[in-house]
Amino acid sequence: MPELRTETEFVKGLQAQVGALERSLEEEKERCRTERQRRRLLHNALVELRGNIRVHCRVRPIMPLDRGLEATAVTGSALEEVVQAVNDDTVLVNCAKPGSQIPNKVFEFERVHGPGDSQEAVFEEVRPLLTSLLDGYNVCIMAYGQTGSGKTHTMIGSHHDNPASSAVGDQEGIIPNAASELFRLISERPVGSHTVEVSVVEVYNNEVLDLLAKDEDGVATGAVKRDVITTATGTSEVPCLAHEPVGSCAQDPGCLVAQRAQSPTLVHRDSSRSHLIVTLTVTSRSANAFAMARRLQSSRQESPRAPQRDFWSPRCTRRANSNGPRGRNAHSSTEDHPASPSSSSLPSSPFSSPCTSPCASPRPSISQEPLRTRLQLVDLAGSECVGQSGVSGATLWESSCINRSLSALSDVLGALAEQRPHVPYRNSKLTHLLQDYIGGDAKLLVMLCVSPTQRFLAESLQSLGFGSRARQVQRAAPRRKATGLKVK
Ligand SMILES: Nc1ncnc2c1ncn2[C@@H]1O[C@H](COP(=O)(O)OP(=O)(O)OP(=O)(O)O)[C@@H](O)[C@H]1O
Repeated sequence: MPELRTETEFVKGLQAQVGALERSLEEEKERCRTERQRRRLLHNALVELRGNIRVHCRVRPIMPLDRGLEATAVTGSALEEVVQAVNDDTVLVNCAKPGSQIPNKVFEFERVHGPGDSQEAVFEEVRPLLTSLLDGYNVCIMAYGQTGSGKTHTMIGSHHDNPASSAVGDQEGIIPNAASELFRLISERPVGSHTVEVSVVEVYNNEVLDLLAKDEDGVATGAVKRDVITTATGTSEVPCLAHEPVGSCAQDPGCLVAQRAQSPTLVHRDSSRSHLIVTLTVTSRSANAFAMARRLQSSRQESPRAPQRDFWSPRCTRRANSNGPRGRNAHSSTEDHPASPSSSSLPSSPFSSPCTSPCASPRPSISQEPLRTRLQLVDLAGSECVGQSGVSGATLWESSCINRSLSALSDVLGALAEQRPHVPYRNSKLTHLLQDYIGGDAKLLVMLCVSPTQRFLAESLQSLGFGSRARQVQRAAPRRKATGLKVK
């Protein structure tokens, strides 16, 4: 009996030890999580400072397309899961083959999503870029990956998983989510006015096609070919591109998919045959701009080097007031003492009337030009191995155009990474069109999409390599657009 008691006590003691170890393991895991988060924040700040391209990677789940069509169905080791998201910033690729000594490969990115991550979780990591857009930065999010790796699912969304529903529902991708989020952010800004327009372009067989083109009567004409030009300031532009109020298309994934060139291949039944570029242009007239104008004026008023800018001084105001009845162009006393810079209401137009005061030196004329920022959302066509996709004729030509434009994109990133004096943007319409976002001062996020199975190992390694090279590109730090105030 006493032996039994001793044993029970011993087991209890062990249980207590196990409990304590489990608690300390949990604490350790939590510490690790916090540390990783802190490291990520620091890393992101560094990325921002250096103007690096951010790269997020999404490994999709194993899908029926990994098996292939019946005639060419693959089985066995080809279906093995060899690409894994091991944690939130690391991808592990198991390259081992029987009889070969190739080591596993590890790739690190700013964020890695595994097969279980929802559309919402993916969008959550992209959301801060939309705030940046309203804060005056141009932003570009570009999905890159081999055919069938999940780019369209990530950028636009899909409803294949629920064929009964025509709505994309919770499978909505970054483009419709970004359009909705933009409106939400705008509605939270109490002052100023913002308009959002959308343009939709596809690069198909190295031609730029405007998918929202209309004739003179405003009737949709279907895709119309456009040029890409380099402006006098060195930026790229598509003249005559159609723009529409945003709700129309960017928020309707079905509309985007329907307009785009698609063909079935042996790898992917709904393969996109073009690069799709949706651009949201936000034009802001913000009250902050006026507040800045006031600050600018008062600083000039205080500056001894700018005596002519003293129009807002009390002396000047008194004289102006002593001039008897005011004419149409005279200033009211509230105009002479504008509200404090923190005032949130937008004055009707304190800066629009010319000064008629005899004491005043020429009144600084301040006009507010709208601030224009752009969000470019790019769903690239997938790179493909022609042997695997079994294409021929026109579809083969499409494939070769896709592969050529993607290799032009790779060359551009290579030239930027090596800081070569010449960057070959004009080698393809795609890179020419995206020039300002890839090499300019926009915040650029590459969303790498990869397939998990052995069958697509070579293509996945190619995509992961592309992502690693993109991370090495160091551009000028993203630049905030000026408020658009003109002070003369
Ligand atoms: N994360 C995911 N979760 C669920 N289904 C996914 C996911 N990623 C992709 N899919 C599904 O896999 C299939 C292929 O994806 P998708 O069409 O997005 O590929 P893609 O990279 O755009 O191909 P392509 O370049 O040929 O157009 C689709 O049926 C899509 O719904």
